[in-house]
Amino acid sequence: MANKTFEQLFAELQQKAATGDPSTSRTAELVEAGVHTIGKKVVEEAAEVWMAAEHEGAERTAEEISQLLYHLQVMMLARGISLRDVYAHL
Ligand SMILES: N=c1c2ncn([C@@H]3O[C@H](COP(=O)(O)OP(=O)(O)OP(=O)(O)O)[C@@H](O)[C@H]3O)c2ncn1[C@@H]1O[C@H](COP(=O)(O)O)[C@@H](O)[C@H]1O
Repeated sequence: MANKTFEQLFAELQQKAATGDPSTSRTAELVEAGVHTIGKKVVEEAAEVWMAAEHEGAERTAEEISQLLYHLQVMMLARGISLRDVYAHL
């Protein structure tokens, strides 16, 4: 299990988006594919969070939430949005 914080993951993904190889990095592949592709993954993962929360256990739900957070960070990178930009609205 990876065990990293939201901020640590974002720092890692920034590197992957900037210098990663799309053939080996999912992040680089998604950023190269663009906002439309990433948006579809965000919606898919959000639906999986909903379904897991209604019909599955807390562990499965947490896993789906982690995948949604990952794809939201990838969307931020594709649009040039920083953590500070998002935190400004919290
Ligand atoms: N945390 C994640 C993470 N969460 C989810 N995913 C991706 O999201 C997918 C989960 O969505 P699905 O279950 O829908 O998978 P899928 O059906 O195979 O996806 P599709 O290709 O069909 O769209 C996983 O298979 C991963 O590809 C992630 N990919 C990477 N990370 C972390 O991001 C970092 C950088 O990863 P790379 O960019 O791949 O080096 C590493 O620390 C990774 O652990």
